[in-house]
Amino acid sequence: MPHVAAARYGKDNVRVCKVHRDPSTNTQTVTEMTVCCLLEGDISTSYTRADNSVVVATDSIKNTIYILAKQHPVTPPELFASTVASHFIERYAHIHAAHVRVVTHRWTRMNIDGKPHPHSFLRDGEEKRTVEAVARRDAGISVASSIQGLTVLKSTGSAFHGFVRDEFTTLPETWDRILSTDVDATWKWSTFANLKAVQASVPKFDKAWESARDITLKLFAEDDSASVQATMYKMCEQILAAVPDVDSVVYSLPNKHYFELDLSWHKGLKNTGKDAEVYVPQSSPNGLIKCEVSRS
Ligand SMILES: O=c1[nH]c(=O)c2[nH]c(=O)[nH]c2[nH]1
Repeated sequence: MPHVAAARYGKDNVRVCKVHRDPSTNTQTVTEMTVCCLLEGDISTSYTRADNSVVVATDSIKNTIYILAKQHPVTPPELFASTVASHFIERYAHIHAAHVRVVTHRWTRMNIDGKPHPHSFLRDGEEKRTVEAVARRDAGISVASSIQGLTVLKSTGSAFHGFVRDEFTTLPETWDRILSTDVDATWKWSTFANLKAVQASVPKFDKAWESARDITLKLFAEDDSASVQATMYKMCEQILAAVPDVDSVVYSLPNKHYFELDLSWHKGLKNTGKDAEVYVPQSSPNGLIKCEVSRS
């Protein structure tokens, strides 16, 4: 007999913007998010027997996200994702797990005439701060925080040599190359017992994001990189050292190639090796290097 081996459903791409107004300073702050909320539980009859009595409509899931955004803080995103996830397992006895993903978009306060503007913001890049919270009945809340889409490039300080050379190899060894990637870094928190435990950790979440971002950028810039693999491992090690409540760190880094270009066909122009100035950015294919580093 076929059976439902796994199922979850909910609303994706729920766009929410919350304005916080501080009358004491006449300053406003904007938080814009895209939320996905998927539920699991005793719902298989909705698939096998058209039994909608077990279905919390995805429209109601969307409404709930807006109501919780009105009634509760939406920052840090770790707290809001956990608030939404806990709501669903507490409100509905037959829902056993809620998976909530919150993507926060950048709205950075404008500086006008050298002063932070009270209510105007700019999108200074497509980098996202992303959080995934999973609340499971009697198993606490697991939270993973991420930086995604942080695009970086260094024009020297990166090498790649000593790799396998055989009849499939054409790549020359290099001691100096352009290195570029879109950072996707995730740090996984030790499981929280409940929403109260997440609330107690609120001061740690922004600090961890800042540490992870600073470590990523500083190591990217300063490491005399032997490879993407070696540099990303150092990033993981340093984040584990900086954030004690994190169990493991995951990186996924595309290696966005910039190829040297031989222009010697034109009047003997020198444009390779130490003479390289004009490069050809490649859109595809790209390397993709991943790792997860845990505490031993
Ligand atoms: O840092 C790198 N790691 C690789 O595994 C690899 N493979 C490749 O072709 N170039 C690179 N660069």
